[in-house]
Amino acid sequence: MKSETENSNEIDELSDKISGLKTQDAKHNNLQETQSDVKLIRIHDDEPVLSVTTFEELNLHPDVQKGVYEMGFTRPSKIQAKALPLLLRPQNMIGQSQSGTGKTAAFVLTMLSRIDLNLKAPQALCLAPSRELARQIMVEARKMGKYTPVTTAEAIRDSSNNNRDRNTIFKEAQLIVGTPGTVLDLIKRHIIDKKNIKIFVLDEADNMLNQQGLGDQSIKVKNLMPKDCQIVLFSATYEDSVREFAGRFAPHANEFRLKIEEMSVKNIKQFYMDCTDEEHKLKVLSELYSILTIHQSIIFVERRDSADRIAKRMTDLGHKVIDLHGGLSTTERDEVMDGFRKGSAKVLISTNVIARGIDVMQVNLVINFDIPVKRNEDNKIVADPDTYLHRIGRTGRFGRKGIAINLVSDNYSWKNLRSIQEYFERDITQIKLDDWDHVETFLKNEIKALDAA
Ligand SMILES: Nc1ncnc2c1ncn2[C@@H]1O[C@H](COP(=O)(O)OP(=O)(O)OP(=O)(O)O)[C@@H](O)[C@H]1O
Repeated sequence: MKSETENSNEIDELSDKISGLKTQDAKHNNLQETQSDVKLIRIHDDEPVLSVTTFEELNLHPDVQKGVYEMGFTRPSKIQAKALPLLLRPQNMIGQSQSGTGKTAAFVLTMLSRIDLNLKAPQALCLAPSRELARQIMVEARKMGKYTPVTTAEAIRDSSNNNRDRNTIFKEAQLIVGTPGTVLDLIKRHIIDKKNIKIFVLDEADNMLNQQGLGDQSIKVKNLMPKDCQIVLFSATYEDSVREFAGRFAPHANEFRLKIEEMSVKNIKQFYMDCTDEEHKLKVLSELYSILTIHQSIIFVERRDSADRIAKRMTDLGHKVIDLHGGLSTTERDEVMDGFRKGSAKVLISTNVIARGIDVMQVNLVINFDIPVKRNEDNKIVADPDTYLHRIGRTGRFGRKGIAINLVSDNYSWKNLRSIQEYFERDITQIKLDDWDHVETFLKNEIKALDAA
């Protein structure tokens, strides 16, 4: 069993290693999130619906509250203010709010609050769609639980947990964050004992319930949970079909909904550039990075091989970039992500693997090298507005400003971007490429405006 000191050393080490990187924490005090109002559309009882304005009103354990304040959070965000009183009752929830509005803290605080510290057994379980996101949530949980002697474990493939006795770690871990396949495997092999689990969270819930592989595994994990387990689902997007299923997955849940036109974050300015082909897109990228001083940026592509190819071409053109996709080893993935968080590379080229949830405050530019697409029910490839929203949501976090630039190069990509624009009813403005001096002045002014804001 880990002593409190060991636990705390481990937290410090991990925070330094993975997230010490979030030097921006201290700046939280000055931030005003700009999210739309989330609307509570259903509660399952007649109790009055409370919303709080301070963390004190939530009656959190003083140690948990201390952790929250140390993270620089002075007051709850809108979704936290509305969701936490219901989550702490405890009640099931299907929560929706825009990207970067603090959903993680809402469910992490609930998980920490529900744990009986005297019981050294799994009690709070959270699933996330990628190892990068699971690791990030764990960092947030360990920071928030810094003064709470809660034992934690990451259930992801080849986790550093493996260096120690896996069985003991999972036997005693009160709070577990992992990816669905690994968690399912650990439960089936009785390495994670599920019987005391009181709260089960799906982050990026629509993705976790929808995607063939993940949906199947998440449902299997959920079916293994104790009957009275609190079910909490959070995401920025819910397609209608998923929402309907979510209602069955988390019965009698309080539900927060956003209207489609409220889903995209207003402080992310969206543009597009009309290119002729992939080669032209690469030249445009190269030009953009030569003229712009960006903090950090992410370039999203559709396929793993494109990520490698574009990274190589950008490197050949003299730019320092790194790339991340599911084809890398777990060690490589962790190194790339940690390096990006530390700021050792400014440009990350990635597939959708980090489209969701990833929170790197310094990212002020997202480029869609490929417009996101998906297969619809008829197996036809169509535009994917939800993935678009998640991708551009890697910037503009918690009230910060950001720029999203879409590169289109043919009728197909243009049509897909048009349908995304129509779906969200938001302007995506063209930046003409015929005069690069103009592009430079225009974008520099946009970035200056972001920095000043
Ligand atoms: N109450 C708060 N005060 C200040 N900062 C906060 C607060 N809550 C969350 N944050 C910060 O806001 C950022 C965004 O939060 P988070 O990652 O939870 O967003 P999210 O809603 O889960 O976004 P996404 O939909 O992209 O997953 C994080 O850096 C987090 O630390």
